[in-house]
Amino acid sequence: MARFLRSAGWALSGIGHALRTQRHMRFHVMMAVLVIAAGLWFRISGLEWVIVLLTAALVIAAELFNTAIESIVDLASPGQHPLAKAAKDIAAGAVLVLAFAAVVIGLIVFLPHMRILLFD
Ligand SMILES: Nc1ncnc2c1ncn2[C@@H]1O[C@H](COP(=O)(O)OP(=O)(O)OP(=O)(O)O)[C@@H](O)[C@H]1O
Repeated sequence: MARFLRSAGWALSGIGHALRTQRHMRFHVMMAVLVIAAGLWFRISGLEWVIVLLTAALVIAAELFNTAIESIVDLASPGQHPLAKAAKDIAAGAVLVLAFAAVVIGLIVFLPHMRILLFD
């Protein structure tokens, strides 16, 4: 148990480091908080909660992986290198794919609730 708590503490400190150093990470967390607030406001269904929470978690996890890859690249290649650029840009591309999917999923989940609120 103590070992698990110690590992969880290191993982939390990794998340804290990403939050302190990456503005994109802060943006994704802020969006997740807004989406959770919207879910509570619109009283979305259980299945919608699963979709929304999973999507938000995937975007944040992708940003954490991206931050980790950036750190490894900066350590391995402090100077400019085309492979360093490729690694960073590909990792950023993965976040972009998930962030774009999250926007589309958010519209699919929340637009019907907004329509009911506005027009019914
Ligand atoms: N060591 C390197 N060699 C070559 N290109 C690099 C290297 N480090 C970064 N780059 C490239 O320079 C551009 C900007 O990189 P940078 O890490 O500043 O990205 P950023 O999006 O501004 O990051 P952040 O979100 O942390 O502000 C990217 O295309 C990246 O791939």
